[in-house]
Amino acid sequence: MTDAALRAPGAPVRAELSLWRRFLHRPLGVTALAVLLLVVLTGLFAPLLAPHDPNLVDFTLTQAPPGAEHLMGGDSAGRDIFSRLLYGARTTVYGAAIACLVGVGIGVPAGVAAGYFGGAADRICSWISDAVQSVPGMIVLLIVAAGTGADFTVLMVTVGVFMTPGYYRISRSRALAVRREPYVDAARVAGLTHARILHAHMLRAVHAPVIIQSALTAGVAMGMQTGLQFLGVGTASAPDWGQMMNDGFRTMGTHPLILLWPSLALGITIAALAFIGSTLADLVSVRTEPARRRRTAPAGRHAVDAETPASSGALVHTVERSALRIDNLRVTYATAHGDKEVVRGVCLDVAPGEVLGIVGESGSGKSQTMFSALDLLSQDGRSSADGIWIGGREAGGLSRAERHALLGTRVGYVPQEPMSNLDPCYTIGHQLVEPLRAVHKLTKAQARDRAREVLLRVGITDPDRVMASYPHHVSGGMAQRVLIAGAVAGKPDLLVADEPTTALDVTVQAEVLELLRELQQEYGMALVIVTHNFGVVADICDRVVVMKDGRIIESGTVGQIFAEPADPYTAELIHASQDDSESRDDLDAAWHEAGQKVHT
Ligand SMILES: Nc1ncnc2c1ncn2[C@@H]1O[C@H](COP(=O)(O)OP(=O)(O)OP(=O)(O)O)[C@@H](O)[C@H]1O
Repeated sequence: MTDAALRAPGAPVRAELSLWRRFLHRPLGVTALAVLLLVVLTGLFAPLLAPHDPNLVDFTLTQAPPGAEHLMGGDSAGRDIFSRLLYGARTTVYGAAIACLVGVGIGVPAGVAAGYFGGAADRICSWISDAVQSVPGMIVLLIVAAGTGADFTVLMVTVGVFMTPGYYRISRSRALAVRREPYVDAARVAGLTHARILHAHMLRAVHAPVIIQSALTAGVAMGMQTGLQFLGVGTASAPDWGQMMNDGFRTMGTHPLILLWPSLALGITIAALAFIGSTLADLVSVRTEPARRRRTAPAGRHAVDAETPASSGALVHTVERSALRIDNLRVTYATAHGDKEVVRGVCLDVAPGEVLGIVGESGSGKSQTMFSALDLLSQDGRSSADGIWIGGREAGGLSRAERHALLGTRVGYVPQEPMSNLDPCYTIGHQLVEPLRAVHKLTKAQARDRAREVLLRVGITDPDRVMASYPHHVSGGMAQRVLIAGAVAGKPDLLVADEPTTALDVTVQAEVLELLRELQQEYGMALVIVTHNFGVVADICDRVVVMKDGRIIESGTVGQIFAEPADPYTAELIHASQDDSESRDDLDAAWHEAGQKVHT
């Protein structure tokens, strides 16, 4: 494989640099980070750095001006301000760290779970988050202070609880966006458990926004903590900046320096955190909009039609002889104009070793049909069916875990858009090996060997290099080969390919179709290929079902349908595909012209 093949045009080269390495190229961010580190180190090593005992009272030092021995002078009680400032940094950093840990520990898992699972989990968590936000924090803190004898740690835990909604919101919105990413669908079909998906994809997706949020939260926590200490709430034995400000406030008119030092320390620390946060936010473009799942036709075209009879004519095998069988499937979405039925009584089946094409124009319900079978329907969709059998087992009768295990081991899925089906955060090798280890229980070495073997089989001549690459290093055609390799790595009985060539250029389309045909024959799999183009399936499929407006309007062998299309819509589709540059003849011609071999 050449470099050109490895790198997609316009691949984000800068993405190779880690976030932190890019951060180090920002002078403002680096300066702010250095200041923060200085504050943290000062707090940690205060006992070594402080020239005097911070609580030692020396009346000769009362409100003394700065001097050689006491760099910042003395406070109103005769204590060394510089030493107290150093110890105060320790209290401030400790308090902010507790608040952030509590916020992250509660807000992130809750936000990720709410965004990923949706439904009741989302509603309950959002309700709690809103409730926490609506509680007046300062009053609660004063009550907690009174009840706990102003225990500083408990107070900062309470501050952390009030920071939770910020973490919750940001994690939820990231999880909502990522859960619709095709690579999460692919992970589900591959049989990965929710726990693994949450850990591998969701937490990874939220970590950058959470770091940014922590920088801002730490600043807010420091402000609240200092405010409490200023009001006299806190431990008197440990010096802190709030107490020092309170002391300085009282003598501000005559000795302004006593107020200036702690105010400067607090202001600089909070500003450093704000600059770190804004630099990070600048570097990480946090996408919160939900990812587009598929192309969709304009809403409102379909009326609810629960009475439409099931198109059972498309069934030709018994349940026992089917790799997949769907009986009377209906899918409905709630829209602003009422329920919209987008799949209306679909029946279809495919036998082991058989290739079925599902053909229809965009929006005809092809993908929704297969999403229902693969348990990938989006959360706002409802499906019902008389039965969906995978390898003769009724999937509807299984628990969610059993159904995922069945899908993971028996079904492979090749999605529409290769690039968005690979997680940009992980190497290709990791993404191929993980399901083999988690679902097929191979050891790491066995999984790597199997991944290498299937990559070679799909025509990737340098599997080690590809496995070490990130998705943005490879071209679209290469990414589709990787996904096909991943889909067949577990030796499934059924392979579902949803518009597998749509996003590819014409030569690569021909190669990918040829590859699918070869793999299907070699593994003896059933193959369901979803496409809008009759030409693409003409010499791959044994049988075809034609869909329109959520229904199957015609089905039969490819020969029959091509020779005598019964429905004018089918004839129109065939005609359109013959005019289309992506027709099978053109694809084959392109492939032969390119003189390329699909695999070695
Ligand atoms: N989340 C949703 N909410 C409402 N309607 C939806 C949703 N997802 C899909 N639909 C509708 O379902 C219908 C069928 O969509 P489907 O994705 O199955 O089409 P398709 O035949 O696969 O075409 P394409 O290849 O363009 O995706 C479309 O009319 C679409 O607008």
